[in-house]
Amino acid sequence: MNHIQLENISKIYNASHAQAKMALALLAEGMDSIAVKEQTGYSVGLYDINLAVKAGELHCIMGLSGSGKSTLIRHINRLIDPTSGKILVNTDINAKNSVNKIVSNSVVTNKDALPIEKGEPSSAINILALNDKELQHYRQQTVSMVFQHFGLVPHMTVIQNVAYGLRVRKMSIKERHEVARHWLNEVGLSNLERSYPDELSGGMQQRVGLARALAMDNPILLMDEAFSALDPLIRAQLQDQLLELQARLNKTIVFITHDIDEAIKVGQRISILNGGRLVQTGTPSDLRHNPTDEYVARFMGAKH
Ligand SMILES: Nc1ncnc2c1ncn2[C@@H]1O[C@H](COP(=O)(O)OP(=O)(O)OP(=O)(O)O)[C@@H](O)[C@H]1O
Repeated sequence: MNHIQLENISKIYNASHAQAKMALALLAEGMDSIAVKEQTGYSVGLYDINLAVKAGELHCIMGLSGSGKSTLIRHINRLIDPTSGKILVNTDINAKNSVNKIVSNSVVTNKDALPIEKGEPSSAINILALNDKELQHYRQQTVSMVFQHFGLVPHMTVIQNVAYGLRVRKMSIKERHEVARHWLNEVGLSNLERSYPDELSGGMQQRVGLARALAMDNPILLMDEAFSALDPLIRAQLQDQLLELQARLNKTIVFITHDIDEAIKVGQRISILNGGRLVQTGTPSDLRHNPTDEYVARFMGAKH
């Protein structure tokens, strides 16, 4: 079952509708994003992306710097709105291991507040049609994000950082801390709840970032180069931990990386971007054995 569907998503930065139309027409003729930028002055973030992320899948988005990875992932929580296209998210899918619901009965489900897209399967919503209140609800109940540079609040302790997002759930402090403690334990940081972020190593800080995202108990986890700032040994440990957690929690994870080894290790499927275009989606084996073009073949080349 598809969880997230991007349909014909294009993003031209800093252009009016008419200006974007001009850039899109050149892209439709096959011009690449560098040439479009030279000719029109507008940056192409994405062009005509069609991508379905399955429920419970760990899906890697991979590509060189500037290929559009961050632009793509930020569309899923609407930190960025597209120039054109549609984004459907199935809000009927819930996380498997809802520990929060065990300690709190105040959690509302997605269905309570989000409009269902007519004509789409089950509970797919068009997230581009959400108003401010619905978008806030969507972000609180459906998608969480883990950032490359952790994004922890420096003057809050580890447990306060992890519990912070739960305040909107109307949980008591005791409940919030109970949930936060559970997730800190899951990421192996149970003895550090009273520490402050700057007392922790980068790897530990990112475990806090992961615990904070997991504590929201949302079915979709967006990870934007989440392990890229870590040294190789710690990075490998966090990759292992993510795979272990994923096997139990069955979340839908969109994981951005520019490192093909990381993509092959953690991704069930990998989507490869080049110059804002999606060139291929497949399992690591698909990409290795049937690369669609030279760009994919070069990424996979060293992996035969
Ligand atoms: N706010 C912005 N304004 C104008 N152009 C932008 C903006 N953000 C991104 N771009 C352009 O869109 C294209 C895709 O950028 P994006 O950051 O999504 O790529 P990326 O693959 O995530 O790169 P990196 O790995 O370096 O983070 C690039 O050409 C970039 O310069």
